[in-house]
Amino acid sequence: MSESLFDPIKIGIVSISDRASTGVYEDKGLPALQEWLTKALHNPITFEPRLIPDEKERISATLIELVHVGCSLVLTTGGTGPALRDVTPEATLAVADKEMPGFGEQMRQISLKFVPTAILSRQVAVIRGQSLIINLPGQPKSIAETLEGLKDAEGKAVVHGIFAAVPYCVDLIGGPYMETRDEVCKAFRPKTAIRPAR
Ligand SMILES: Nc1ncnc2c1ncn2[C@@H]1O[C@H](COP(=O)(O)OP(=O)(O)OP(=O)(O)O)[C@@H](O)[C@H]1O
Ligand SMILES: Nc1nc2c(c(=O)[nH]1)N[C@H]1C(S)=C(S)[C@@H](COP(=O)(O)O)O[C@H]1N2
Repeated sequence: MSESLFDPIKIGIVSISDRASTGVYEDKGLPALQEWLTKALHNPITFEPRLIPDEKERISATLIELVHVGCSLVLTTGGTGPALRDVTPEATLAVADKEMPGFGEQMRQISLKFVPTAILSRQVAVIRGQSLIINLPGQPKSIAETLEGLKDAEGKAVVHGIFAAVPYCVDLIGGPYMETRDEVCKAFRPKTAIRPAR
């Protein structure tokens, strides 16, 4: 039996949308998350997908459950805006051990390169236990935009995507060693934290 050279990782993906969760439209959030992560990571991934409405208690309970089942990373999409039903940041902060404000700041910087309404996303990131939880906006195309950032015609980063900082963050909370495909997203680690090739 061939064994992967890469650490396995469990990743929670959560699509938060009243309309997608009730079938008014087809959910495109979970497929977009799954597709991008599969493309970006060498690690074998077990996905824990959840499609839920914009309800604060339900969102918090889902995040708690995903951390409990061993997800080292949880990505949510949707519910970060100013609409009355948008409560994803509040539900995420409610389960936080630590807030990681840099992720939200960087995502708004990236998204401003795509849409002027980027400032309407109140997205946050937090640590709970040994898991990093990050909110992404709900527009399915914003998933790749925020994770990957923006590149010029030669493929050079104009603005770094937030995923570049995710593997080292997961190292620091005791999670698996995540290895990215450089052509999708080049992860950054300090030299002392880079594991020699096996
Ligand atoms: N999970 C999703 N799947 C497909 N498209 C989505 C999804 N979430 C958002 N969108 C698209 O992005 C647009 C703007 O996002 P918005 O936050 O209004 O959607 P939403 O959160 O699904 O709405 P609601 O929860 O009120 O039903 C939507 O009109 C839709 O076209
Ligand atoms: N990269 C990116 N970020 C984006 C957008 C987008 O299309 N692309 N849409 C913005 C808009 S219009 C809103 S209202 C907020 C919040 O979206 P949400 O409530 O669906 O999470 O995200 C913003 N951030």
